[in-house]
Amino acid sequence: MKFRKKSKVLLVPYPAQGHVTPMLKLASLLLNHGLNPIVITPNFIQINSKEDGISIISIPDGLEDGTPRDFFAIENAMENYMPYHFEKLVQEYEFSGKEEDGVVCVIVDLLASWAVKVANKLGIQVAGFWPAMLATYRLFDSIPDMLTNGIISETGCPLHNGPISISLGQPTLRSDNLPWLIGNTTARISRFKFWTKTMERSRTLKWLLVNTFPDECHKVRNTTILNTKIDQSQDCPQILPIGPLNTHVTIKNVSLWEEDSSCLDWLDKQVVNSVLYISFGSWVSPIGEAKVNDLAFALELLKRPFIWVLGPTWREGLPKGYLERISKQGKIVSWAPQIDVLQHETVGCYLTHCGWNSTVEAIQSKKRLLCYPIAGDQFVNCAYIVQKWRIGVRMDGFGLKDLEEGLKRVMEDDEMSERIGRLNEMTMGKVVSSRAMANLTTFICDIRI
Ligand SMILES: O=c1ccn([C@@H]2O[C@H](COP(=O)(O)OP(=O)(O)O[C@H]3O[C@H](CO)[C@@H](O)[C@H](O)[C@H]3O)[C@@H](O)[C@H]2O)c(=O)[nH]1
Repeated sequence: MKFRKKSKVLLVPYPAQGHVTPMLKLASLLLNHGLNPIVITPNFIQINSKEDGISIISIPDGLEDGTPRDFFAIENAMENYMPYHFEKLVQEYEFSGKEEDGVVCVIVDLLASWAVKVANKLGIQVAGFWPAMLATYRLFDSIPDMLTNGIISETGCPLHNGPISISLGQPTLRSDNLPWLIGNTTARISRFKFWTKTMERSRTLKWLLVNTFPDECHKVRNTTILNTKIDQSQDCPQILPIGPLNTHVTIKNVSLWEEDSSCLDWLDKQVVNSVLYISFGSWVSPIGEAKVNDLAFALELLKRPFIWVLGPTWREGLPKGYLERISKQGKIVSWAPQIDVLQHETVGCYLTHCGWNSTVEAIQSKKRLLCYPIAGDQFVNCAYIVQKWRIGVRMDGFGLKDLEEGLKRVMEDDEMSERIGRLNEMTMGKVVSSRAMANLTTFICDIRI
């Protein structure tokens, strides 16, 4: 069989921590397979990782200093500024004169689907990358059926109050927890349009690499969503589960922020299983100051040791004298070495926003979860954690009672640690991991032929 000599693979992540981390891990695996990975980011983010063999190139994003980097500003940068610069970069590689400098494939995070258009225009093979659960992808993919069957309106607004079944025999979602329902009405409509466009682009792809374990993906034909028959006979894109990537590869310094490793010394001085770790990933802002304050008071009254990841601006809004009062009981840090924290024996429970990377890291570290999903796919992940895997409970508020009851339910459920152990094996054990890596090898062979 004749292989293409071209060796460059351009990887385009969405510029957020939960997207960049798995993309860098994928880059590292491609490098191990003899490819030459180059990660493309907008100028406004800085990745500190210096892994030998992985290049990180930033391109202009048109975002001016001091302007907010919210979802819509980033979408504007991705749709209107980055394509031109990306196209120029690809052409430089393609016309360098050496075949091995050519681009064999572009791998695009679906949230950055603008790059699919560019790759198609230049006639370069393109694969999608989905950094989250396949269940969430399937939910977005069922938008046309939800429209046809009157489950949502033309603008994505739920037309039913009842629970929505993600697919047959799978957990249910509250209709107001659909992943595009974030912010005010205008923002919700714009996000719904974003997803409609993203899924249209996704359906043109030949492959979709998913950062999930193989058995999450068995295909259910005639899936029922609120009695809706979905036609899943189309096989585009071909879905290849290749994760969870953090169990296949470790790379250093993938954080967009500096980690405060003093938490590890602090944890060494605590009692086994006693500490509550709290982090909402890069998503603190939608919780709002009032909830941050509720949680601060509740933690103090709870008198249990805790580590809380809270950025400096949010810390300023804490009650006066709070940091001094809790200094013996807890530790507040701007950014933690999360995997090391979760793996520490003194951490007994993790209060999380249910981001997919955090969920996977908790399963990897066999920690029980208190769930407070905030937006997007976090509701889907939470539904799996609470309803299907039963390794955590969902909290509806941050009062002392909420925390006490939640902790009681997770810490006193003796069978929970057995379930976590089983889930760990099912998602990351040797057999399933080798299937995931075989999927990656299949993909690499496909693109090189
Ligand atoms: O103090 C901290 C806090 C977090 N992390 C890391 O940051 C990542 C956070 O990822 P994730 O849990 O997925 O959260 P987000 O950054 O919020 O990720 C976004 O992207 C994910 C993948 O698409 C989605 O599942 C989330 O809902 C979405 O918010 C994880 O690897 C954590 O280990 C740290 O290293 N230190």
